Amino acid sequence: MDMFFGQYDGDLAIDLGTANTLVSVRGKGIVIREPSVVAIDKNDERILAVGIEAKRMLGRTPGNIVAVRPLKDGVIADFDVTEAMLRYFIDKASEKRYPWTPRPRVVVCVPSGVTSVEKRAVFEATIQAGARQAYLIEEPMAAAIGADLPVEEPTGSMVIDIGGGTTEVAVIAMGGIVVSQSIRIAGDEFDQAILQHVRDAYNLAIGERTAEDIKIKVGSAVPLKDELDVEVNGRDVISGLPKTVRIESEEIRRALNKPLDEMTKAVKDALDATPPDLASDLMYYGILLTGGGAMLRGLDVRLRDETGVAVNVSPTALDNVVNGCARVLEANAFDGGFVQSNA
Ligand SMILES: Nc1ncnc2c1ncn2[C@@H]1O[C@H](COP(=O)(O)OP(=O)(O)OP(=O)(O)O)[C@@H](O)[C@H]1O
Repeated sequence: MDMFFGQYDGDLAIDLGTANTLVSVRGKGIVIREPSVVAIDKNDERILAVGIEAKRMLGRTPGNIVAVRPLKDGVIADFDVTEAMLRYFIDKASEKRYPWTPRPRVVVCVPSGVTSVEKRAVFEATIQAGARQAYLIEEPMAAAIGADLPVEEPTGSMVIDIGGGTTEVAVIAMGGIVVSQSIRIAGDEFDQAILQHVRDAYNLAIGERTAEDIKIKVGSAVPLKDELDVEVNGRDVISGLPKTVRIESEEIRRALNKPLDEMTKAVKDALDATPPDLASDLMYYGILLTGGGAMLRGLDVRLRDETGVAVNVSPTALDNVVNGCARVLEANAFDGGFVQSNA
């Protein structure tokens, strides 16, 4: 009877991210891990590809095809395209064994700083995309649960989740978020800073994918023992011709300074707002850094030096949010320290 009225194995947990969407199926684990990108034919608004296939088209599509990222800064920027993308991922993850197989219940995350209108948009898009019921959970709470932090304990834990669009800083204790800071500066902002630096310093136009590539290959938040360099291809903005330059990790680090400083400020503000007893827990247990942006070289060291608190990068930085949503689904725990939204 559970299959019709309650939980069943096809229920889904979704980390609907600005950069990547991950889907975990109850009883199976993570089955989808794809970029949040959709390729559309502009002539008839037809969806041509979603996910990995669509990302390959980013920045290199012919005139009538556009590859778009329907989420920006962690929230829905294009409702119809987000819904279509969700539908594609939900269908792909759901095994329709019988015609009467129920539609799945879905737990999906939202950044902690979003408005009720933005929350409603995620809820509606999930329902329209085929969910029977949708529940929203705040991203830092999901990340903390997925990373096995003791969220139910009176001990304070701090998690910093750096995604593509948002950086979320939260102190969690007794099943609730005690302090939170959410800024719309994260991995995408790093890419933009690199893109701008390459244009200003070398008159070289590069795309977002190339900027992200540079960040992953040589990006860093602190001086490196062995500095790195990378060859970059782009288009000379003056001659319009293809050009190649060699770029060093040191100059990329300088380019990343501004977004890194803003991130540090958000962390310091959160520490400042943390009640003293919880702050002393953080001194003891340290801060957990998660999300794809956490993998920037030396970010943990920079944050530790700036705040004086130990910082650890989660070994499962990319999976914590979806795993946290999956745990909530598994425990059937749709109340407590997170948002529930159900029509
Ligand atoms: N090795 C790396 N070094 C630096 N940044 C990285 C690395 N690997 C991935 N990233 C960055 O991580 C970001 C994506 O992280 P993640 O998948 O956690 O984001 P998201 O959940 O889609 O975004 P959001 O939570 O903001 O909606 C991208 O900006 C990507 O460039």
